[in-house]
Amino acid sequence: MMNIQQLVLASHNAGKLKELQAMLGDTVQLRSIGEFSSVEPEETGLSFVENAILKARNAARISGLPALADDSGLAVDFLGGAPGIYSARYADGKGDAANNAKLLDALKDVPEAERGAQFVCVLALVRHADDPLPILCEGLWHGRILTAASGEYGFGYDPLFWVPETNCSSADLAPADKNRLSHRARAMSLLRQRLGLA
Ligand SMILES: O=P(O)(O)OP(=O)(O)OP(=O)(O)OC[C@H]1O[C@@H](n2cnc3c(O)ncnc32)[C@H](O)[C@@H]1O
Ligand SMILES: [Mg+2]
Repeated sequence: MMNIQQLVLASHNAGKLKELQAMLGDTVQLRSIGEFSSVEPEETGLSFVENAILKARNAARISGLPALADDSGLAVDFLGGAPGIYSARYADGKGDAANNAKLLDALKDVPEAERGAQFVCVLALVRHADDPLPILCEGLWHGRILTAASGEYGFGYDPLFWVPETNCSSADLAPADKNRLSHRARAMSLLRQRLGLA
């Protein structure tokens, strides 16, 4: 099995870095790609998998280290799976608050039963920039879109994502609880197994 002590995380999202490092514990040190470059690659793929691989290869190329990428997003049933891979850019790059406001507006007057959604996370790990066999792990988290924001923790769409198993929003969950239940936690649990860390 692959022996990895240091991995570069191909993400400029501080929320992801915090969550992924907490899930990995002390065995693997995650270094942010921000240490090496502030340029974000264009996410030109049409799927979470393609974008995750693209980001991982780019980070491995820049850092010379094995690289882990997380491509994730929110797929809303009523919107045919949107914003999906475009979740970070849903309100044209205006940030989390604008994304959340746009989503609330898009679901205005939509009844509770039709507000189903899932968070999706694909993790891609490459040993080097041209790795022909990236490790890919996927996690889904089913929930519903609230009609108003709730909670202070997390990032992104967390204040609007109602979690059935805990009966609160994912932003109401303490970080340790989100990190046990989330799409990212599920994908990371598979990755840990693949790396022999589980
Ligand atoms: O590409 P990197 O640099 O990793 O950072 P990013 O924020 O652009 O990440 P993505 O391209 O994968 O877009 C994911 C978006 O989906 C949303 N998202 C993903 N995981 C989330 C989570 O756990 N909680 C809330 N929102 C999440 C959030 O809006 C993210 O910006
Ligand atoms: Mg991105």
